[in-house]
Amino acid sequence: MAGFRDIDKALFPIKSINTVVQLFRNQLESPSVPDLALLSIVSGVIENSLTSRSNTALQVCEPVEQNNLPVLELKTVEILYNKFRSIMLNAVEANKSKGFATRELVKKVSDVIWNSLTRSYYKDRAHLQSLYSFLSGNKLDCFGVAFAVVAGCQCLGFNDVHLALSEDHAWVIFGENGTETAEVTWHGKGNEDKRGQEIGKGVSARSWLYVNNKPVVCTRHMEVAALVSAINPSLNSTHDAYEVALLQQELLWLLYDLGHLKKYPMAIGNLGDLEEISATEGKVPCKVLFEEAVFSARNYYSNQHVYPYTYQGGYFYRNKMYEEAFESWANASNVIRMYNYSRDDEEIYKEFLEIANELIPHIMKIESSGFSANTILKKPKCFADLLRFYDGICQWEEGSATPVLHIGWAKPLVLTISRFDADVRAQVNIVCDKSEENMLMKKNGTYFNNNNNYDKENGTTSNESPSVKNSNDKDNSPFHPSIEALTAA
Ligand SMILES: FC(F)c1nnc(N2CCN(c3ncnc4sc(CC(F)(F)F)cc34)CC2)s1
Repeated sequence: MAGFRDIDKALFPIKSINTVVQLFRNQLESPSVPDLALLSIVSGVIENSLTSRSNTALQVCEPVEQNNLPVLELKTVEILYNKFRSIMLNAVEANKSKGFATRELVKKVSDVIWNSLTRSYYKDRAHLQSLYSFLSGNKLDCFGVAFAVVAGCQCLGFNDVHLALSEDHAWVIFGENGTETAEVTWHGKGNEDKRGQEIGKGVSARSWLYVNNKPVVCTRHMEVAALVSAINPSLNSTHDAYEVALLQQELLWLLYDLGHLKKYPMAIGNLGDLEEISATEGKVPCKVLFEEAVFSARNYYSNQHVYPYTYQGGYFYRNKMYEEAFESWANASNVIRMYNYSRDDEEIYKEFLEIANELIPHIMKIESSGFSANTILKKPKCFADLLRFYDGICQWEEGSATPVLHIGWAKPLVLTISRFDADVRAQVNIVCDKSEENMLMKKNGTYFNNNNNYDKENGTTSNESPSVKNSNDKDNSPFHPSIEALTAA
C-alpha cells in the first residue's frame, strides 16, 4: 500500500530541492510502490508557488543558499492529500474484494474527476497537469485528467490501473492481464471525448496518435517519471523558473539512475533538453541521452515513435550539426510514413511542417551563403537523407483520408533540392528495395515494418554509401511519384 509515511513526513517543512529529491527517493525506493497523489501534490505546490503571477519578479541572480525553495509545510500537503482521498473514497464505493478494476470502475473514477472540473477554462494553459491544480483550482489539462484517474484508482486500492502514453495522448490499461484499455480524458480541440471506450480499433488505430498500439505502458515508478516530465518550469513565454527546472532535472536524473526511464523515450529526451541548457557534472552528455531515447524507442516500441528523432534532430540543428540533423529528420520521416494521417495528428504534422518549411530552408540559406567550408551541399548523403525525409512525408499522405502536403510545402522543397548541384545529386544511387519485408504495404498489412538502417548494437545508423532504400514500389519506383519527378529533374 502506498502512502504518506512517517519517514516522508519527517522531511517537512521542506525548504530545499535536495529535500524534495529525498522525498521522491524515499517513495521510489520504498518496499511499497510510490504514492502518486502525494508526489503530484508536492511537485504541484512547489511549481505553482514558483511560477504563479505573484512570483514573476525575475530572480536575476541564482540563489546560492541551500534553502532554495519557499517553505512547504506538512499541513499544506496533508490537507490536499486527505482532500483527494476523501473525494475518491466518498464518490466510489470501491469493492475492495475484487482485486482488479472493471471498465465501470475506471469510467466512474474518470467521471468523478471530469465532473469536478471548472466548466470552461483555457485547456492548454501551463501548470494544469498536477493534483494541486485539480484540488486548488478544479482545472486539469488532457494529461492531468488521465494522471488523476490513475492516482485516484491507486487511492482506491486498484493497483492494476496504469497510465498508457502515446506521443500526444494518454489513456489507461487495467484488468487481470493488463490488457483492458479505456479512454479517460479528451484529446485535441472540438473532438467529442471517447471516455470509457476501448482504445482505437478502427481507423484511429492507424493514426500516429495511437502509435500503432505501441504506447509507453507505465509502472508506478514510470508514472512518477510522467509526473516529473510534466513539471513545467515556464514562468512566462520567455523565462523559466530556475529552481523548478533544476528540481525537474534532478528528479529526472534520480529516475534515470534508478532505471525507470529505460522504456520512456520522451522522458529521456526531456532530460536531454535540460542537460543541453545546463549539463550536470559526471553524467552522460545530452548527445548520448538523445541517442538512448532513440535506442529505447527502437528496442521497446518497434521504432513506431517519432519524437526521439525530432528531439535528436533539434539538438543537432541548434548545435549547427546539419548533416546529423538531416539524418535524424529522415529517420523521423521513416517512422511517420507507415501511418495514415488523420485529423488527430495535428501535433506531429506541425512538427514536420516546421522542419520542412522553417528549419531546413534556414540551413539551406546559411549553407548557400558560401562561407561554410565543409558545406553539406557537396555531400551526397545529405541529399539522400533529404530525399528520405520528403519521401516519408509523401508516403504518410498516401492512403490517408486527409491530405498532408499543399502548395506551401512545394516551394521550400523545390528550393532545397535545387541547392544541390547535379554532380552531387548524381552520386546518390537510388535503390529500389524489393525485399519481402519492405514489400508489405502499410495499408492492409497489420504489420508495420521499419526498414531503418539503424544498427541496434551500437546505436548508430550504418554508414553505407548514401543510397536511399524505400519500400514504396507501387509503380516500381523507390520513391513517391512527386519525389521521383524531382530527382529526375
Ligand atoms: F521532438 C522534440 F522536439 C520534442 N520536444 N518536446 C516534446 N514533448 C515534450 C514532452 N512530452 C511528453 N513528455 C513526457 N511524457 C509525455 S506523455 C505525452 C502525451 C500526453 F501528454 F500524455 F498526452 C507527452 C509527453 C511531449 C513531447 S517532443
